[in-house]
Amino acid sequence: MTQAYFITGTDTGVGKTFATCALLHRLAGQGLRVAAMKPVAAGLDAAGLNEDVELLRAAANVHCARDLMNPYALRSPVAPHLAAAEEGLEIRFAPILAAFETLANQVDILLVEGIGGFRVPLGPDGDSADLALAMDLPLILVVGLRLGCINHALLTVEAIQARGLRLAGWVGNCVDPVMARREENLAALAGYIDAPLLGVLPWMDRPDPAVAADSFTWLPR
Ligand SMILES: Nc1ncnc2c1ncn2[C@@H]1O[C@H](COP(=O)(O)OP(=O)(O)OP(=O)(O)O)[C@@H](O)[C@H]1O
Ligand SMILES: C[C@H](N)[C@H](N)CCCCCC(=O)O
Ligand SMILES: [Mg+2]
Repeated sequence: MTQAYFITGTDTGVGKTFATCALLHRLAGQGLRVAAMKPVAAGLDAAGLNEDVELLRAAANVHCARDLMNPYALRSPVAPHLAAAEEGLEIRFAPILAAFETLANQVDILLVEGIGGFRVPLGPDGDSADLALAMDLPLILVVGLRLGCINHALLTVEAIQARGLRLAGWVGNCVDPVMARREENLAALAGYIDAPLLGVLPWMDRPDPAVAADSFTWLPR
């Protein structure tokens, strides 16, 4: 039976991809068949590739077709509903759910990386929170550890609970190498968030998710 998690974050650029790749490596190290989805990606390079998708593919140990991993590959690195409109597209949940079902049959663990923060508009079927609900997945919240993250984390946790979704755990990711009072901030977050802290990923001058994998002290259930 495949276990799947929806990876959300306190914002864009907080380390959802980095943490997802690190978790893939950690779970693969447990002998599991693992892969990830990026249902909606915004921003393609000259070759038409999205950086997140390529990093997630590299961290997986099961090879999955790009169109299943990433049903919506949008050109512009902007809010996805705007990027889709530029291309005359509407982001719909049905293709994403179908791709998810196909991929889930190929792996033991499937991690689904959201886009930006928890409540990002997508299209007529709803926003990224509605997508997590439609996929009926527990969430893992990546908290980018920088001044202001407590508010963003607690607002996100509140929104997750308001949807009746389960927060399976959270990850503290050191995105600010000079953050003041980091340990006290982590303690405050741990006191407020009623879910396991899966690990604190260090700031890495050269981010290597295979190395960061060792920072997980608790694995999601
Ligand atoms: N712990 C870390 N140490 C050093 N650099 C990091 C760390 N975590 C993330 N980064 C870098 O910060 C940038 C943003 O990280 P990442 O792409 O994982 O964020 P994201 O939340 O997935 O963003 P998006 O919303 O665009 O998907 C990347 O360049 C990444 O390599
Ligand atoms: C393009 C960027 N890297 C992200 N993938 C998309 C972030 C969307 C954020 C939308 C918003 O909350 O304003
Ligand atoms: Mg990402």
